[in-house]
Amino acid sequence: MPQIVVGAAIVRRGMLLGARRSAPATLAGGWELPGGKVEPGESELAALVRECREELGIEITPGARVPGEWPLGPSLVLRVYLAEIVTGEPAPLEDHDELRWLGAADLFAVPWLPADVPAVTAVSALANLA
Ligand SMILES: Nc1nc2c([nH]c(=O)n2[C@H]2C[C@H](O)[C@@H](COP(=O)(O)OP(=O)(O)OP(=O)(O)O)O2)c(=O)[nH]1
Repeated sequence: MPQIVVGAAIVRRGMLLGARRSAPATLAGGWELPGGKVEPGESELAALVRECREELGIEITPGARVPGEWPLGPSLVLRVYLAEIVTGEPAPLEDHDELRWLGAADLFAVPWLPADVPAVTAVSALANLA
């Protein structure tokens, strides 16, 4: 069974939050959805909340699962949930060096990591991006 990585599709005022990875070197510069690996015994939603707190310094409420899942190599798989910010302003505290709010017109203006291209396409089908 592959390990699950959860990604948060944080949408505010019709814009999706993208985050540029700063590490490891093989992924640095690629854009992704904030998130990370679900820990043993942890639910996917709890992992999503924890990762957004650690990486961005925000509290989120998870919403609907975005249909689909995207393999990240042989042992990891990405699942994505919509999310709304409850408190805080996202900052690149950990794992990222830049954040950007992306609307429908510039959704693919950043170099997403490969698995995120179909994932973000699925997000755009579900969320009402401006
Ligand atoms: N969080 C996240 N990771 C992604 C996305 N797309 C993608 O290919 N990945 C990859 C990058 C990493 O190899 C892996 C996630 O691992 P991570 O390093 O963010 O997870 P973590 O914070 O739990 O890390 P660690 O403590 O195990 O190092 O999935 C995405 O949209 N969000």
